[in-house]
Amino acid sequence: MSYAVKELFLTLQGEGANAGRRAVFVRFAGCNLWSGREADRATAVCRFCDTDFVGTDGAGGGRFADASALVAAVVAAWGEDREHRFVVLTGGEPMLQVDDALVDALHAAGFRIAIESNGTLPAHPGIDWVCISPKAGSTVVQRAGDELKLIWPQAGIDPVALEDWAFTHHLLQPMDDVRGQANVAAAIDLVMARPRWTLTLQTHKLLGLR
Ligand SMILES: C[S@@+](CC[C@H](N)C(=O)[O-])C[C@H]1O[C@@H](n2cnc3c(N)ncnc32)[C@H](O)[C@@H]1O
Ligand SMILES: Nc1nc2[nH]cc(C(=O)O)c2c(=O)[nH]1
Ligand code: SF4
Ligand SMILES: [Mg+2]
Repeated sequence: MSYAVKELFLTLQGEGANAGRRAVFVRFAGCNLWSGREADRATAVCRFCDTDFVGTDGAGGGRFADASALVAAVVAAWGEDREHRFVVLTGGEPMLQVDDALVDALHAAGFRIAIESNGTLPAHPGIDWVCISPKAGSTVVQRAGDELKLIWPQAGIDPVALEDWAFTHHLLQPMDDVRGQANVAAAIDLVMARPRWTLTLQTHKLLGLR
């Protein structure tokens, strides 16, 4: 299969329990919860997305003919050192494109594989770190993994109902929108009331990283 990738870059994982790790990000094009067009945002299932995932025109992006071509680009971004290789598959919705061939080829190149997914499709079983971020109005089928990352505040989701989903970490990430610090305060209030949850911040934005 070929893969449509919006952008591919080396940075620090900014979010969640792996925040601060050196990682290659592969941002797949396309999502099943929003077209990515601003004209459709108000009627989309997911309306608060902070990301441009339309097309293949970003830095390092393109259409990769097969898994070995995509893994070659990931290796080129990481560098020759084979130690601690770490790749984050995101998007858009990566589970629309991630398949056996890609997972096997990344593992063969020595990468630990993380995914950032909305959970509406089952995560590939070979992925080493599963982060699921549920969206109000969608049906989450992937209810187990390493981290559940709830963007807060989010009307239409009851965090208490998510507390017994089988994740190692239950994380609350303030929504980045015009409400700014009010969303951070709301997340802190929820953590103080429901200590199953841990606050996580988008540290790459605070640091000016990609
Ligand atoms: C752009 S999404 C791509 C992966 C996948 N589609 C998903 O939603 O999990 C990457 C992460 O950014 C989070 N995110 C998107 N927009 C955000 C915003 N405005 N504020 C905070 N987090 C946001 C998502 O919830 C997800 O955890
Ligand atoms: N540095 C950095 N960390 C991230 N963690 C999750 C991201 C994403 O967009 O999926 C992201 C991102 O876009 N940049
Ligand atoms: S599901 Fe993820 S990629 Fe899709 S619109 Fe929402 S935050 Fe963006
Ligand atoms: Mg991002």
